[in-house]
Amino acid sequence: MSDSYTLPEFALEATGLRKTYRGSKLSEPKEALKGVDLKVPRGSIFGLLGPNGAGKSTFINIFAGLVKKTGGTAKTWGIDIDQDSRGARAAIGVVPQEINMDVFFTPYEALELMAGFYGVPKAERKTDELLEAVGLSDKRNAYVRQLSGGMKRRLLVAKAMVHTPPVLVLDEPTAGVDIELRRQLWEYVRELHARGTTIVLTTHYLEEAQELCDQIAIIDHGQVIACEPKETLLKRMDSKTLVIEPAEALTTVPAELAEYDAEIRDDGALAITYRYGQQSVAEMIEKFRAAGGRIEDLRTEEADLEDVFLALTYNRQDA
Ligand SMILES: Nc1ncnc2c1ncn2[C@@H]1O[C@H](COP(=O)(O)OP(=O)(O)OP(=O)(O)O)[C@@H](O)[C@H]1O
Repeated sequence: MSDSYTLPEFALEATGLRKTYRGSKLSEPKEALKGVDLKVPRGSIFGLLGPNGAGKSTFINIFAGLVKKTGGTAKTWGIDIDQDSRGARAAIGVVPQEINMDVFFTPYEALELMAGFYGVPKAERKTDELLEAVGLSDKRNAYVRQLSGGMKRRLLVAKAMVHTPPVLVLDEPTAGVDIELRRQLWEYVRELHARGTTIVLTTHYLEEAQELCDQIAIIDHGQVIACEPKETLLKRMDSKTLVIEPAEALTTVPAELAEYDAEIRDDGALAITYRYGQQSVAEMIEKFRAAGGRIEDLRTEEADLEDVFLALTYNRQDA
């Protein structure tokens, strides 16, 4: 790397990315990505969320060089995959969804083979360091077929890191992995991130995205329907709404309640959206009463990530 080398602003950058899988006698062509614009900031832990079949793996696999895009541009670490496919591939490591490994190798051999595949010179290989990092040093010379599912998955992470890529993509890393292993894997992902690796993970576990990611994009039917910092998304999630149905319908929010995020609904009810645990409902009611309001009925409405997710992906079957 020369001194003039400047780090790219985005680890991954897709512009108008399209993929249509060709149909066959038995199936129609499938438009899996419908012009996706998505930027993954360098240094983030980026969650790509979406229901089954949304297009997450297709997106990832285009960057991994496993799926040929139909249109648009894709850059990895600032390198256009069309202009320099080798360079772009060298900047990314992908941990696939499926565990399909050659079971007749040992973890050590599997990593050495992978490093060879990427053309990493022997002197620069970090095979033992990687085995240590994923907690497989004691299985260094065991056959892969003797490893548990969780160990195999950790070996996959190590395999994706043999060429020390600045971007690591994990496709559904913890599907079918028990809680304990999931924690271990998360810890390792955090460690890699702390050492400077940009992490992209696809998941349909909302909890996983919530726990790990600082940026979240939601993809559905081949389109990005939300892309924001987690905090912004969470704001939508832990907000609750207090709905006061007044004895007499309101037309404006009483001045006493001006400090709140309040609105009058069509039916004349007052809806106050607030952050759960940070603002007191009792106080809101008190202020409403102080403003001369009389309460007919009261209820709260709440949203969680599941709701936000459903609200965003609902009714998009034909999208
Ligand atoms: N090789 C292929 N040929 C034809 N259609 C495909 C192919 N691969 C994926 N698809 C279709 O493209 C759409 C997007 O699939 P993709 O695997 O990218 O979704 P996903 O979001 O990763 O889903 P999952 O979470 O289930 O893996 C789906 O409708 C899928 O059936």
